[in-house]
Amino acid sequence: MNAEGRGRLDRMPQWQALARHREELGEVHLRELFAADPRRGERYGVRVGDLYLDYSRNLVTDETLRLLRELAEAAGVARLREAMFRGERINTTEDRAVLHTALRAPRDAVVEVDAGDGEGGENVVPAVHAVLDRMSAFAEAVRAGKWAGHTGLPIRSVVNIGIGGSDLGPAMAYEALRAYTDRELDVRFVSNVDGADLHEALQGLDPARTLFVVASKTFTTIETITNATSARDWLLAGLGAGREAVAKHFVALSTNAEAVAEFGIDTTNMFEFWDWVGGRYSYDSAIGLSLMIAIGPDRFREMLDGFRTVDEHFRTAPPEENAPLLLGLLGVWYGGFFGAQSHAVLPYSHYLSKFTAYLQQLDMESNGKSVDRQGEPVSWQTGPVVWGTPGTNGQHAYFQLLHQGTRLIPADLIGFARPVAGLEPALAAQHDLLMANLFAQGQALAFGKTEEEVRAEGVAEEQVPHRTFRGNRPTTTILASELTPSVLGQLVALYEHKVFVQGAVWDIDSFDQWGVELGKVLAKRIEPALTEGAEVEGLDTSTAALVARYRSLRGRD
Ligand SMILES: O=P(O)(O)OC[C@H]1O[C@](O)(CO)[C@@H](O)[C@@H]1O
Repeated sequence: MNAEGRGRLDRMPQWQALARHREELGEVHLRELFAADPRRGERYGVRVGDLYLDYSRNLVTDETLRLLRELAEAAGVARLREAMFRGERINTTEDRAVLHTALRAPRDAVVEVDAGDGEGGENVVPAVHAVLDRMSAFAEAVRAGKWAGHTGLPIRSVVNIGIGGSDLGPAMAYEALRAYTDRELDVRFVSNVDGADLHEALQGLDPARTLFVVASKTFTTIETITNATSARDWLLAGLGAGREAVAKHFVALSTNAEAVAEFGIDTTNMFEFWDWVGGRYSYDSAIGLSLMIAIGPDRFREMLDGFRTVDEHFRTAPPEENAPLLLGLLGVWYGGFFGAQSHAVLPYSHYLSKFTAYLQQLDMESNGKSVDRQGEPVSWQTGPVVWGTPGTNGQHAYFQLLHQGTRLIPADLIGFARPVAGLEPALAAQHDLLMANLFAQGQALAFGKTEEEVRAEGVAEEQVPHRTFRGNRPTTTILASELTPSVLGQLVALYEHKVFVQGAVWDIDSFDQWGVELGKVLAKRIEPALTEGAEVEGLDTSTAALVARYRSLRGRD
């Protein structure tokens, strides 16, 4: 039994019941499931906020869904969910609360964080809104051209420097909400320690009119600090000014005031957040400042309202209608009982071009774990490989494998009834064709094309196997009216809570990320070997040979 009072997943009777049920289902085809229930398409739908989820094309029956809900109950998903919303320290390996939901709580809400001392916790909501208010005032000043740089010229370009959760969220949302951005302001994102990233981002920028937003929860991340230092050098050289110019051109988004001050950024220009906000759950905190500057505080708050709609749904909707619970359990089903290794997220929206990359961190950094909360190795599959790009581009690249390959790859198809506001009428008219493709793909993946259907088209016999589509490839369709700030918030919260549900069932800590540490430490050890030819103790022969070849190619040896 663990802290939640549950046993190991693979020994739970509910898990074993699902295994038996899977055997009974055998190779059942979606064609049969639809034929057996003429109302399946409507029945297997759930609504949350402005989102409608059609999950009818999944390899499930009423019995499967019932057994999955029983598993969730026995696994203590609801208990852990309450513990999260109540501010308990559910991130046990880092001994932290997990309270990103407090970032979108209304002003009058009370959310107390467990201080870990057994005493009643502090209400974090006033601090959340104080920072939001400061961000709003700052964003308004920049947008109105009232925030002047060192030479007195108004800021017109914003460069966000951050990586991982301090980049992917705001960069994704900036693309998603492009139609809502102030087109007069140039907002760019730099993340990679490859100097080419900053080099390209700085092209055409005037230092006198450029603001750098250094986003780093820890303010120790080597990529971010390296890029921020180079950006500071570029700024001061361009302005021909001393360190005093930094105050007007650099702001920091961080939990680490000391390191911010050490870097030379005035801490009055620091927007804070807290250790109970995980990096990949942080873009609705101060980490969203560049986004807020781009879309304005009102739109940012609409986005937060969207997040909150799904938070409330997740907390209160009954299991049968609980969208994040359902999405999470479908993933548990495919990973646990179909051996599915990956999960495709395919948004039929050009504006969501970075959405799947964002979800990669959210999902894979959260649930890419192989020991349970007790530190015991798991015998069940945990987080899948998440991948995908916007439709229809993917159709002309990897959909062949989705349709006729040997692997089962569950996919989410995301689409919108209306094109984003502001498109020229002729371009908005293309939207029906875009959505026809989404609907067609879901249909083709589920129902395929039988040999008989192929033959009936007069296809030569030897061609028939090549032109047959087995179908039975599961998809969930998420349909919303339009990609607004609120709808984006709803979508992100839906996936946040889906990931939560899966981590809870799999009994893993979804909120730590120890797996990224080793590479960071080794890179720090190897760098002096590359630059100075320093001896690095204990290098394996492969790395040592590569280092030697690198140095020789650089003409250093
Ligand atoms: O915001 P920071 O502290 O610079 O960290 C950036 C990213 O690095 C990680 O810690 C590990 O990649 C992520 O979880 C985080 O989002």
